Amino acid sequence: MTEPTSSDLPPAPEVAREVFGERLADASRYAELLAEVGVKRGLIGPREVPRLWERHLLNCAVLSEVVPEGVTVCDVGSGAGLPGIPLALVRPDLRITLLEPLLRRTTFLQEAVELLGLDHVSVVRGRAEEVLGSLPPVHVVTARAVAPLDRLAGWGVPLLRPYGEMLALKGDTAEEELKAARAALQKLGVVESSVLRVGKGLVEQPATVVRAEVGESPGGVRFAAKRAKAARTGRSRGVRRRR
Ligand SMILES: C[S@@+](CC[C@H](N)C(=O)[O-])C[C@H]1O[C@@H](n2cnc3c(N)ncnc32)[C@H](O)[C@@H]1O
Repeated sequence: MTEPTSSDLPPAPEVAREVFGERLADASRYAELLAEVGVKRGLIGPREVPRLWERHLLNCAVLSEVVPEGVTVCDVGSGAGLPGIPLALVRPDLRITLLEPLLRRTTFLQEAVELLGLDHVSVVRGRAEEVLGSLPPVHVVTARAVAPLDRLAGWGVPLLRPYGEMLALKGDTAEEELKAARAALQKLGVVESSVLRVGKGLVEQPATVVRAEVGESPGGVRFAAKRAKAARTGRSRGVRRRR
């Protein structure tokens, strides 16, 4: 059996017009970039090409339904830009940071951001647990396929502002992961958590999202102290802004 190639990228489905509106041409450009450059550089598997629209672009863009108006967002472990770039295409009101430790991925992200003219998006190279104190705290952390929920929360929740929220795209394991992570979430200052289905009745593959909302001390007391210290001394490791 031969591997799919970029020519196996299907045309945008009808629903993409509804989801991406006037940014549909840019969404198609991003899909082509993933199918060609993304596959060539090993950022996305060739088998994903035929399902790029349904499983990746649309499934990520519908996250928009649960992101509040005009907030700051950090997409932790953005990889080739998922969910951050589809979200940015449909939500020019947000300010989005794509956080990713690997250079070849941040290089791709920067190219995509420039190609698509996403002026409200910046790319930062670093690991979530190492940028604390050097990135301004955000209202919303997003993540997909980065780590099990309890570990992801340990990285993502401390990046939040008080009363912010983490939105983790999780698929079928969402309920189970949330149950297993409840105690860890509580320690990190999460005051409310739930599993949401977004994009239902709109896209073929709705997204299953764990939403974890923090109180006034995101990351818990230990992180509040660490962040305050990092802000005072201006010291933190592993951060490189790319724009
Ligand atoms: C499986 S990929 C998923 C990429 C993208 N979110 C997606 O859904 O296609 C996981 C990504 O998380 C990044 N990552 C792993 N550990 C991380 C950390 N501690 N902080 C930030 N990113 C991390 C990896 O470099 C990788 O790009």
